[in-house]
Amino acid sequence: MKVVVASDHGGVNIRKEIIHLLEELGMEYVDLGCECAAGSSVDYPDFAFPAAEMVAKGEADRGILICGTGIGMSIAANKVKGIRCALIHDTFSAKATREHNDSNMMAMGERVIGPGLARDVAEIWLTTEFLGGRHANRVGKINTYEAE
Ligand SMILES: O=C(CO)[C@H](O)[C@H](O)[C@H](O)COP(=O)(O)O
Repeated sequence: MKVVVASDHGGVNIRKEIIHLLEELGMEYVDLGCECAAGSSVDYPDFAFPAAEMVAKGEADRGILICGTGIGMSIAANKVKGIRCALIHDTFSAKATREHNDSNMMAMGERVIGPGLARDVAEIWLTTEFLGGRHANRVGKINTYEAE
């Protein structure tokens, strides 16, 4: 699986933690930054859109976005057609959004959770399969609405 990872200045530390996790899991990844100097800031849409475009175009299978809250990143990513980006900070939701929503991106906030929980959340999200069945019907309705 190929995973694209991106953060703004508010998510640099957890992004590095996620990259370590991907290396341990032996997963291919693309790191879109940011490479922010200490004390500088960038705009999260400038990182969310390119990452989401990669997933939407099939250039990456999944994407992980980190900002201060995860909210801005998830709002931006979900504007891109074909993206189902889940804002998650707990392990239950990480499992459920893969099983039920087939989310292809996830977002977290470094100002919300610590690195240990972020790592567990990401690992569960990366390794949990979509259940299909009734959930595929529901995701299909989202896709149909999006295509109209
Ligand atoms: O988009 C966000 C909130 O929805 C992110 O948390 C950003 O990281 C945050 O807005 C950045 O804020 P800052 O005051 O410019 O560091």
